[in-house]
Formats: sequence, C-alpha cells, structure tokens
Amino acid sequence: MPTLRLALCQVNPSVGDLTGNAGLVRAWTRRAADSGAQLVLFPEMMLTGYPVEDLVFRRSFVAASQAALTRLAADLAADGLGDLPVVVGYLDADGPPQVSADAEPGRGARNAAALLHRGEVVATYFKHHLPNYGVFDEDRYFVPGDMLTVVRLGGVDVALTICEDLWQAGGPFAAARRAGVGLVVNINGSPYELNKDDLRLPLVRRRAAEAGAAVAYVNMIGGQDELVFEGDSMIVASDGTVLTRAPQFVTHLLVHDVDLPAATDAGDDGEQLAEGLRMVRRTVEGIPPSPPGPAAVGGLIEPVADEAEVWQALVLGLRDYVEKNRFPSVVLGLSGGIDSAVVAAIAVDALGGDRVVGVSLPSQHSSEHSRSDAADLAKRTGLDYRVEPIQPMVDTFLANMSLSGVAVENLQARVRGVILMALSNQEGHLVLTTGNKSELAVGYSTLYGDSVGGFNPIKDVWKTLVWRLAKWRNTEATRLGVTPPIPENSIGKPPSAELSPGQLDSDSLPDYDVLDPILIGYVDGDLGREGLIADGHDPAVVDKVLRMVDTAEYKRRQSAPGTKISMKAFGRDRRLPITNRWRENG
Ligand SMILES: Nc1ncnc2c1ncn2[C@@H]1O[C@H](COP(=O)(O)OP(=O)(O)OC[C@H]2O[C@@H]([n+]3cccc(C(=O)O)c3)[C@H](O)[C@@H]2O)[C@@H](O)[C@H]1O
Ligand SMILES: Nc1ncnc2c1ncn2[C@@H]1O[C@H](COP(=O)(O)OP(=O)(O)OP(=O)(O)O)[C@@H](O)[C@H]1O
Ligand SMILES: NC(=O)CC[C@H](N)C(=O)O
Repeated sequence: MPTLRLALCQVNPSVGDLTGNAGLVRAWTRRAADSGAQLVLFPEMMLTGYPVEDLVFRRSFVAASQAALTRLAADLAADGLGDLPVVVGYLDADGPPQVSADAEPGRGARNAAALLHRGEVVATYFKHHLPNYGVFDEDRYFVPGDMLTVVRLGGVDVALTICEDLWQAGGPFAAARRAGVGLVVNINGSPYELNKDDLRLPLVRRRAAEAGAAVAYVNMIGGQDELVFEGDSMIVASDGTVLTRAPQFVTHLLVHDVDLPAATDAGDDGEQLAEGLRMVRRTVEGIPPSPPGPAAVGGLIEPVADEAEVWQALVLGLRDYVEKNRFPSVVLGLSGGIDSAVVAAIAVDALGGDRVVGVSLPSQHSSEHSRSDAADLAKRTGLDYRVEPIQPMVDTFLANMSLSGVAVENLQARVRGVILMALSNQEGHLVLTTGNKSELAVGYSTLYGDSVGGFNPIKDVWKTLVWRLAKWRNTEATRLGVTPPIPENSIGKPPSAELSPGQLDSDSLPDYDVLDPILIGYVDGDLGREGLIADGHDPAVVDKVLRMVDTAEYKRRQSAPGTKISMKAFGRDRRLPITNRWRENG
C-alpha cells in the first residue's frame, strides 16, 4: 500500500493581495518540503483570498488571478520546489462574467483548484456545488464545474474537490467512488459558526464513507470583514478514523503520513461518474520520494468550550480587520458597563494594550462607578485611558437649541460619537462600536450616537453570551495566574445607558434572560408569533419584542460590520425589507 506524506497548509490569505498570497504559498511550500511532504494543499481561493464578492465581475481581477497562478507555478519551480505537487485555490474563468451582456451559457467565472507541478498547471478542477444560502452567493458569481479531476501521483489516484462539494451527497464524492480514488482532497473557505466544528467532522466522515476514500480537508484561518475562518483542517481515513486535526484560529502546518490504496484504473477519461460529472484523468510523473521515518505529527486537538471558541473568533476577527485595513490602533468609549468592557478586553487580546484607546465620556447622569469601573478596566488591561467630560459640549448645544426628552438623551450619545470620531480623525484610530446582538435586534441604541463606529466586535453576540464570555475570560485569566481583565463590578451591575436620571435597560426591555430566548427564536430560528408562544413565551412580551425588532430594521441596515459567530448574523444572513407592513401580530 503506498504511503503519501500530506501537508495541509492552514494559512491566512488576504482578499485581493495576489502577490502576498502567492508569497504565502511559496513560503509554506518550502516549510512543507522541509517536512518531507509529497503533496501540499492550500485552501479555497488561496491566491485571491475569499470571498472576493463582486471582484469576480472585474475582468482585470480574473486575468490577474490567472496570471498569478501561472507565475506561481514557475516561481515554485525556480525555488527548487517544482517536484512537489501543490494544490491551490484560485479564481478562473472560461467565459465572460455571468452578469455581462456577452455572457455565454455554461461558461463564466469559476471557483477553481489547480495542481501545480514542475513549473506547470497540470490539472484544474471547477467547484461543482455552489453554496447559495446564508452569506454565500455563489450562483451569482460562478458557473458550476461538470468534471471530476482525478490525478495519479505516487501510485495513488487523488480527486480534487472544493468546500461545498463536501456538504452535499451524490456529487463529487459519489463520483470519486466510481473513479476508485484513494484520496479526496477538499480545499475550503468555510467560515466559523458556533458549533460548526461539531458538524464538520461527522460530515467529513460521511463523505469519506461515500467516496470509500480518505479525505484531506484544509481550511483557511483569518478574518475577512464579517467572516472569520477557523481552520480545523483534518485528515480522515476511509473508515472514518480521524488521523490528525489542526487547532482552530491559528496558522498551522499539518503533516501526516497516510496509507492509501494503489490506483486501480477504475473509470475512464471522459466517463460519466455521477449526474453532471464526467471524469478527467491527469498523471503527475515524479514526486519527491517517500521520506524515511514517520512524519513529525501533531496530536489530535480536543474540542474547547463554546466561550473559548467564540472568544478566539472575536479576537481574530477584530485583529484581522484592524491589520488588513492597516489601522494603527482602535478607540472606544468606556462606560464602566459590560459591553464596552468586553469589547475592550477583546481589543487588548487582539492588539495589545498599547494599541487600544479607551475614553470615559462622563455626563451629568454618569454614576461614579461608570468612571471608577472604566478606570479599573484600564488599569487591568494596560490600555491607553483618557477622560473627556461631555457635559460642557452638551450644555453648549442646549444653550443654542431647545431640546427635551429623548432628543436630550440622544444628544449625549451623539456628542460621545462626535468625540470618538474626532479622535479617530486626529490620531488615526478605528472607532469600535459596542452594541450587542440583543440591542441591535430591538434597536436599543442611538443612531449616530453609541452606534457610531467602523467595526463592532460583539455585533453577533447575544447579551446573555456577553456576560458568559466576560466570566469565562476572567476565569481563564485566574487559571493562568494573571489579572482578570474585566472588573467584577461591570459584570454584576444592572445594565444602564445612563442617558437620563436612574435609567436602566429593564425600564424599556424585558430582562435579558427573557428577551434573548425570544430573540433567538425569532431572529435565528425565523419562528413566527404562534411558534414563539407555543415555545412557552408570554404573548404580551412576544408582541412587544417582535414590534421592536420589526421597527429597528432601519438601524441595523446602517450598522457597522462585526464578526459573525452564529448561523444567522445580522447582515447578509438575514435580509429583510425596511419598508415592511407585515407584522406577526396583525
Ligand atoms: N424607518 C426609518 N428609516 C430611517 N430612519 C428612521 C426610520 N424610523 C425612524 N428613523 C430615524 O431614527 C430616529 C430615531 O432613532 P434614534 O435617533 O436612534 O432614537 P430612538 O431610537 O428613538 O432612541 C434611542 C433609544 O436608545 C436608547 N439607548 C439604549 C442603549 C444605549 C444608548 C446610548 O446611546 O448609549 C441608547 C436610548 O435611551 C433611547 O431610548 C428618528 O428620529 C428618525 O430620524
Ligand atoms: N459615560 C460613558 N463614557 C464613555 N462611553 C460611554 C459612556 N456611556 C456610554 N458610552 C458608550 O456607549 C456604549 C453604549 O452604552 P450602553 O450603556 O448600551 O453599554 P455599556 O454601558 O457598555 O453596557 P451596559 O449596557 O451593560 O450598561 C458604551 O458601550 C460605550 O461605548
Ligand atoms: N466556501 C464554501 O463553499 C462554504 C460552504 C460550506 N457549507 C461551509 O460553510 O463550509
């Protein structure tokens, strides 16, 4: 039985950075070669980054991706790495963009994988199953492939597949069984969602059984606007045994020796293997010889607690947004409350205290603890702490304009927003906004006030999860013997916007323990009024909450982007009309 040493490169590409991404492929192929690899795998759309969205429609971008691929093949050979077969995702096209006037049926942009060897592109594969739900819009961009590419190398037949191909039965994996392959490669740009890793392994196992072959699954890591990729690359044997699995949220080179059945000559070039899939055969002559001794193999990674997983996702999502958009630092308002404290702690974990500015912006309604808790947070995390009282500016405004009630409440939030944006303009920081998912759902924020900002790290985090994260982060610090970042006071106090005397969130909203389950059913679960009541929620509370959610669509539509961690984040996952007369309670 032949053995192949596989190297799965769990790397962090940047969208649009063709040169930088090709550089990553060269550097990691060198590392893989140094580990004795015989086949190297990179994620989906590695060369372009993922997802590239409407850049697909730009012919200049498609041409640049194609040129970068050819150049990369030559550069790898020039690096002395030509013998080592490398699979890399890229953007290809065999016709004009789908939306153009000169579009041709069955041709267009392709979400593609290439196998590079001895300076050449020796095989390509076009993604067959295109995801078109949630955040994905791949029917808008790509034409599905109708060929299963099988490459013979080192005496083994290897089929190439891309991400969504794994999520559907009866497609390329069924075809791979007909072709009698020993290994199916699956390259991914699979975004993080809480609990997705629990689905992924059983899925890979099911496909390994369907193909009757081992599966090498490689996923990228890193943040890309709202998305964060977690890695979780793995190799699973044909009997479902997990041979090796990479840690989440970090770059990682996963190297493993896999015993694979010898090629069988099942299936002919051009043969129909499954519905809509014919076989294409390629042979790669001469790969590096089997290295002596077993590969230096990492262990199997144990699953971590939900809070640990989400925290890492939020830290990576923020760090990559800041770094990839080249911000030197971030700024946020510190109210002493839990939301700003958690965002500050995430920011410090992502960037270090010296790149986080926290500003206390007290008004006449601010409690003493709002300042002392903010100062305590700053001391614990080492962030750059400042105090900018807002009352003189609010008073000047009120001396020139007659305002009352909510207009005065919101003026305070807006003066804070103006100050944070001024600091951003003056010093170059990215402004972080701190509204959690519960607040976004019910519209509990001031437009152009506390919602001001360029990125919201907790946009997809329910308030009850914000508290759990805070407690987990502090416990983790204690376990590691370091100072917990979040003041206990901020965790324990009742939430308040402090925009009017004695104001509490509970004056306007149900308790978050009551509110969040209703929101989860309505937003994440798309339940209607009757479904929520059947789940045991109080009809009057349901009616109030649904009304608030429905009428806050306009606020969400202009809200800052933030890291997606759930299966339904506000934004692309949930698209509703703003102008909408449909109400669940008539
Ligand atoms: N369909 C629609 N399409 C586009 N725009 C629409 C709109 N409906 C209203 N609007 C606009 O939105 C305005 C109302 O929204 P907005 O000005 O935000 O004001 P509003 O939502 O009435 O008040 C904000 C509430 O959020 C609370 N809050 C909670 C938590 C934190 C904070 C904080 O600031 O720290 C505040 C605050 O206490 C207050 O009760 C209207 O005056 C109108 O201009
Ligand atoms: N006194 C303040 N100083 C600085 N920033 C403030 C102040 N009050 C409010 N903010 C900003 O506005 C945001 C929204 O306020 P909000 O009261 O909703 O959140 P919080 O105080 O962090 O948490 P909680 O809702 O649990 O009290 C805060 O997170 C903070 O960024
Ligand atoms: N890039 C893709 O095809 C991703 C789709 C897939 N269902 C996933 O989330 O893993």
